[in-house]
Amino acid sequence: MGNSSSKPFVSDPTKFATPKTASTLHAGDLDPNWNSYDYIIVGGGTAGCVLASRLSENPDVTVLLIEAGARNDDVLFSRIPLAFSRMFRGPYDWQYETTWIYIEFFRSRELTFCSPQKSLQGRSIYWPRGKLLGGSSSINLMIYHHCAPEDFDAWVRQGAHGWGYETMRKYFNKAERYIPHSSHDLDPSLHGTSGPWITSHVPCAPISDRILEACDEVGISQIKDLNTSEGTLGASRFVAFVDEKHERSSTATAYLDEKVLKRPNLMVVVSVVTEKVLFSSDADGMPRAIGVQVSTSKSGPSFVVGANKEVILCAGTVASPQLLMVSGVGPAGHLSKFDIPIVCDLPAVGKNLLDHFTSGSMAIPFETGPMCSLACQIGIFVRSDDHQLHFNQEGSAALPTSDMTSGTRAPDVELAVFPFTVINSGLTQPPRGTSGITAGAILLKPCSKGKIELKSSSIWDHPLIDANYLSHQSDVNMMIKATRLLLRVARTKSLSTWLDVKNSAEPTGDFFWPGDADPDTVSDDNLIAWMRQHGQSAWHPTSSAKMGCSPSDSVVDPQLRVHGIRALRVVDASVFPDQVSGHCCAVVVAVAERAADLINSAE
Ligand SMILES: Cc1cc2nc3c(=O)[nH]c(=O)nc-3n(C[C@H](O)[C@H](O)[C@H](O)COP(=O)(O)OP(=O)(O)OC[C@H]3O[C@@H](n4cnc5c(N)ncnc54)[C@H](O)[C@@H]3O)c2cc1C
Repeated sequence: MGNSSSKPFVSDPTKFATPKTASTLHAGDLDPNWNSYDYIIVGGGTAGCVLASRLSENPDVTVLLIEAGARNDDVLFSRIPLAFSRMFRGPYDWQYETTWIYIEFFRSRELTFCSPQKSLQGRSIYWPRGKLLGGSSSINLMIYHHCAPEDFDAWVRQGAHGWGYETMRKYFNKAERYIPHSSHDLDPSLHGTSGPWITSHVPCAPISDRILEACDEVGISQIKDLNTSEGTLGASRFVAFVDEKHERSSTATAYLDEKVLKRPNLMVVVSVVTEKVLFSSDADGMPRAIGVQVSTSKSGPSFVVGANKEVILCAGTVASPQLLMVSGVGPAGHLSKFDIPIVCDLPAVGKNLLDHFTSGSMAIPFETGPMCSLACQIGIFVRSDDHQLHFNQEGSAALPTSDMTSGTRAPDVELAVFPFTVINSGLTQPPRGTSGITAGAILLKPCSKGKIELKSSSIWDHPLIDANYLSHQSDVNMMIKATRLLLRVARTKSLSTWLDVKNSAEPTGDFFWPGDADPDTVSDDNLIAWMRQHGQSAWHPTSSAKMGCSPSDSVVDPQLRVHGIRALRVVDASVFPDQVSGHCCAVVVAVAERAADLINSAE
């Protein structure tokens, strides 16, 4: 057993770890002098909070949760739903930027170069990620979405045995406490009602009803609930993770409440960065994770802390593969460029990076109209091969696209509509006195795959993130089709009386084009030029430490154990075997719930 006295939110490493000295520098077996815990969870984000809470339900094990960012409870803007963009570019955001990684050969030597994204007019794309307890669930848009049931059955086909929809549904329900709301008569028996994570509907702006009517007009049918075994195709009001007071219900507020934080067997550490995982070697030569090295600053002293049972990485899609690599687990050739001693040569670490790309905010001004108090309220999920929908220019042939969906009832396009003006992730102010809606088409099943590589051997330097957006022609075509459909929604009778839609196919301003372009006359070239200039991340990167059976193309097995290493798991959005077709916070929570069950049942 490790420390048994547990205080909420410790930030001083001397309270839970042991100073790193020359003798602990290359320690092999777990040093009896180290402070130690049964489970060390690295990253107190969406998944990490779930695991810390569930594993510490067993009073016979000790759990240490280490979060690099601050505590969440005194961050006002994290609680207010509409204030999400106030969390961007500040101390609670990792503020990643994408880069384009390419290799050239000079005199037979392989040289790696980086530059901004090639296919996006040389822009870097901003990736916000939560850096506080609750992680991205403390800064995100709070859209609660199971994605398509077929997505999980496709995971099983890719080798993630045991992760099919019927199983995942149990964990979605275990996590959720749905509170019915007068604005929407959803069937509560299809939802979890006794879990810790509170979900509900929110009051909707009147424009949201017009958006639903507009969907009807273009042939997208309304469905009551996006989160059932019936699937997610259609248009509906989103459920949000908000509590009774309409404040954010993050995994930190939900899973680490006062009662949980008082557990003597749980230590929650904030503002401490895990620098690397430490390994020893078992008698058969197989590496075993025995603890982690932590510090509060790049130049400050380092400390070590031991794991009697397991180290569990929950640092997210960017930081988990980075932590693996700086610790010596990853493609040997890449690690050797930074003189990192190889613990396990795992070529798939950092590969298979998938992100939802969005066309960028297309703001369409209201002529008159209210502002409202919550972010994205309506979910619209469609298939690009739906012949009832009008994706193409009048009289033109359909652009060819690849079907990457998990099944015939799974979407590949989302149309996102915000009932207010949000430009450039909310970081750019719209012109004074303007109000409007903001719309964007989202590519849910990209063909383009990216990767994460190291920039240095230090965890304190951001890694290189190459999202490789729009590198595949199918993705370009899909975005053109999706944007045309979105423009048709804006021009329906239901919306055109509210919106100031121009009769132009050409740009009419920096902020409002192409939301006011005519879908039948605007050219493909104009649409794609807009996206290359304004497109951005929809903030759901997944699959860079992917789950599967084969170590050649996945990093963890279906129990989420890192291939070829004992006592090390990864549990977060990075282990998805494939991109899900929607918003993935609820999926991360369900994955973490199931991982906790797997670990607890082995106890
Ligand atoms: C702006 C934004 C809006 C989004 N909107 C939605 C939405 O509305 N609905 C939805 O379903 N999904 C949404 N998402 C996506 C969703 O929030 C994420 O996919 C999900 O929260 C990821 O969970 P995770 O556990 O993998 O990572 P995170 O929640 O990001 O957790 C990782 C944690 O690890 C910590 N960490 C990293 N490195 C270290 C280290 N070295 N040492 C210690 N700690 C470390 C981080 O600080 C963080 O707390 C959004 C994401 C963003 C960023």
